[in-house]
Amino acid sequence: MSTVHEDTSLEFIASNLDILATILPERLLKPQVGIVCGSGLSTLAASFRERIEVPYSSLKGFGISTVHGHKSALAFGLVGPGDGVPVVAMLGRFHAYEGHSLSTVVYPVRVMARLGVKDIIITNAAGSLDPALPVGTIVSIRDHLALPNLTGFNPLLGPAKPQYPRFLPLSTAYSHSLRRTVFLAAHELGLPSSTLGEGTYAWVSGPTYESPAEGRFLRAAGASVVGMSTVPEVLAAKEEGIEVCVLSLVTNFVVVPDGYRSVREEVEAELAGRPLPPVPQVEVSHEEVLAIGKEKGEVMRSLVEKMIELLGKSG
Ligand SMILES: O=P(O)(O)O[C@@H]1C[C@H](O)[C@@H](CO)O1
Ligand code: HPA
Repeated sequence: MSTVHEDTSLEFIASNLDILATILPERLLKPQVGIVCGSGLSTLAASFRERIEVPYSSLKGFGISTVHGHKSALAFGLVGPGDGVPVVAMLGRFHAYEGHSLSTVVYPVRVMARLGVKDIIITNAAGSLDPALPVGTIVSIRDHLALPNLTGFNPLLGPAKPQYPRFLPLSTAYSHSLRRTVFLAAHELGLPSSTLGEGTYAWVSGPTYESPAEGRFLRAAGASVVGMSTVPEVLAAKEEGIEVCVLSLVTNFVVVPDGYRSVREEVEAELAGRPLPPVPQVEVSHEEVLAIGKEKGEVMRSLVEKMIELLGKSG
């Protein structure tokens, strides 16, 4: 587990504001929108104006991201025309499978809340369980299936805190208004409708990718895509009163064959001189995930930027 300071008191979290006040100009200090960059997606912050990067190591209570494709820094800047909308992005996130506690995983979201973030756009790379959501599709998430939450692994476990609701409803976790903004932004950009889908995100702990039986199980349970992050951040953001939008980039298909070919039949057919055609052995890799992130990062960036522009206009 993480060796990071586990003090999540509001005072400790808020002490980062004093540090940031010594680094950032006034206009960057109160971001309206937060962004979490998924695997290979740190370029989402590439075109921030007046961009200032603050390493997690110079702040209090942050972990270090150990996953390839995640940087350990916050990026502050402005997005959109005119004065621009002040924003903050996590260029890398923490995953429980890295050994981080769930408090560490959600800690940056709590810092964003103290900074005054109103809307958060959480991105991730995910595997598709639905043939209608091919590789490269951006999926606007409308719901989640979190087996770890259902089995006692939830970042909100712990003594009640007076500033938070004890029992958080999740029926409205994925802001309807922000989900509309996703599609309005895509329309303004003229993106083909096939670029964008809608679906349910299944959170698994990782770091293993799904076995075929697990993939079939998640698909049968109603999940559209699966990934190893995001849900803890969604819960913390919702608890903090931040409006949540999640965008998953489909980087691979989860290997979900309809059945298994009998190896007995395969061997018997071979021995009888009638060999069966070979079954392709497909495996997903993190390199493949990062490559799709690189290829599609630009579309994701333009979508996120346009959303922020629209959010700026609506105040
Ligand atoms: O941080 P995200 O959820 O984008 O990263 C995904 C899940 C694993 O961390 C990794 C697997 O390739 O990519
Ligand atoms: N499964 C879980 N997490 C992922 C996947 C996947 O197939 N692809 C990217 N992140």
